[in-house]
Amino acid sequence: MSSKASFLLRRQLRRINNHQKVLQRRHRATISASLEDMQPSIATEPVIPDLVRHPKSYKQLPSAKGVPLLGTLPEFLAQGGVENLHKYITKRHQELGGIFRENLAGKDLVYVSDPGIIRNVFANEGQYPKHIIPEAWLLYNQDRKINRGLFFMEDEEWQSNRRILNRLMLRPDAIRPHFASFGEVADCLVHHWTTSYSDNIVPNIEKELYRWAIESLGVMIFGNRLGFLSQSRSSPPKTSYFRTSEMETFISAIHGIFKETCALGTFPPALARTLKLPVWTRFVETCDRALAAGQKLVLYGLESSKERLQRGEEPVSLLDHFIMREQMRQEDVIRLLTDLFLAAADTTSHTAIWSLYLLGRHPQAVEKARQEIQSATEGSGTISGEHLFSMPYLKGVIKEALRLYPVAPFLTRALDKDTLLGGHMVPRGTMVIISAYTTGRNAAHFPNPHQFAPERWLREASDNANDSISTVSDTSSSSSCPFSSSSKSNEARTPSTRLHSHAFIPFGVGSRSCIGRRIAETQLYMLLAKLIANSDFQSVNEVDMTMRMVGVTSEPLQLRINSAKNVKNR
Ligand code: HEM
Repeated sequence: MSSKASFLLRRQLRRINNHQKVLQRRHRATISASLEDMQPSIATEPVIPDLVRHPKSYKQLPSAKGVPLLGTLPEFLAQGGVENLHKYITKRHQELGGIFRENLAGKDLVYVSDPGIIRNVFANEGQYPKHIIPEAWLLYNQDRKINRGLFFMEDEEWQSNRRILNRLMLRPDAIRPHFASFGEVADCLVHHWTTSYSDNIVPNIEKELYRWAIESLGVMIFGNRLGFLSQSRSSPPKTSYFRTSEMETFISAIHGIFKETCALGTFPPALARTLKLPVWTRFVETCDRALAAGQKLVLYGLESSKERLQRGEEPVSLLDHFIMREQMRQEDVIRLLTDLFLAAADTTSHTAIWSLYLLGRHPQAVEKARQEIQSATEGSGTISGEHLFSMPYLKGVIKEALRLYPVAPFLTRALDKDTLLGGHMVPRGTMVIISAYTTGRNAAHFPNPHQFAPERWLREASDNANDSISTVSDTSSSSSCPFSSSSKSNEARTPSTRLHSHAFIPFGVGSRSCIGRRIAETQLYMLLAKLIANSDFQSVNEVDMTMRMVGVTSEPLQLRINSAKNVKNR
């Protein structure tokens, strides 16, 4: 080779070499960017860069030992089965870390409770996030050949309906017009409790709060009182769509759906269906009853809305807006709204129960909340929607209820693509279960995690020498809260007290998060504020959390209501 040719070859090799170095540098930058995403939360294992460059395989994920075919089913059943799922999973996380794999009765699932890894699950979700729908519900829909509401939808259908509902239910200005109606329904319940049960225990509190949740959602959807709280003597509803017997059917059927789904929890639903077991028949009958009653309710509402709009009245209700702005097909309106009632009743009512339980065991917290209410309403105690913006302590109460007893203790996702989670490449399609219950009770994120401390959500708590609870910030939920304008900024908090954005996610995250969260939060604030302002109450019994599709009290809460007079005379 001539010296010139050899020079050119060396120059070319140098260029290739330099180019490779540039590529390597870029690659390293990409790796560190994804490392940022990989950062585990406080007090979890540091991520080793090698794990990102050379991810471990799915099979290498820490896993729970099981037996052939049944996997971990025997141990799962021995530890209380479905009802105790939240505790079972938390124990597993304590043994195996923030991410693990488990084969439960032939189903391979990945469990996550580390906020850094939770963030990665959501950061990698695609355009149409998919969650797990209980098999029994899928089979039921298939057998009955029915299309259901938002929770059951997928792909483009889900996205287009979700966009409509986002506009009508999640925009900050969507809830404000309903403050007064939510207040009216809350007044009705408070009056009923303080006059009927004064110095007594509220009988069947679960049913009473179901009625409140359905009535509250009803006034927003239909612009009319439904009459689910009609037993109250304070303000009988002007319009009642339902006869009492129809209401009872609807309430007990919604309640039944969750109970029967849970009963099917440990028995394969497909087998129960094939064998026509009583548990399957009961499940189908309750679903039939609930959907029929819900559809009837929406149909009444549709007629009334159309009449009002034809008379030239302004649109006030969610249904009016559906008809006026969205031009939706009647059958789609019916299935969307019917399923909203099903999604709302259990979740909102049981969060109210947990909040009352915690308050009823912490009289000092009730007193603090009462003082806050008095100062927000300038001593009048008459609460309107706008007052709720200046009640951060009360907001902390509800957050504590959702942290300690999240009604939806698990979020689920089917991975849209191969995803790096905790240094392991988890294949596309894998079902991931996120345990919000476990994360909410982890001392690494919430000091004294089992303690009810609404103060932990207030910046001021860090300045209070008597407060043993460190503060944590409000990052994930402040954006979701209709009253976030009153929350203090995170900048004032020290890094050590900063809460990981994915450590508190009671309503889920991202485009598939809870569509009803603003409604639920507003209704809950309203009810608690009015109850605290007008009564005193104690939780008589101690309860634990058990799973009945949602996290419910292990036995009915016995809430003793003291007369309103006692509060005012103090
Ligand atoms: C305290 C009360 C509530 C809690 C804690 C709660 C929690 C949740 C959670 C965790 C999810 C799943 C989010 C995800 O996968 O990322 C969800 C979904 C959903 N929630 Fe709620 N929820 C509550 C109240 C409501 C209410 C009042 C409604 C209706 C007005 C509602 C309607 C729905 C619907 C339709 C979905 C499915 C959304 C979709 O698939 O796009 N929820 N909720």
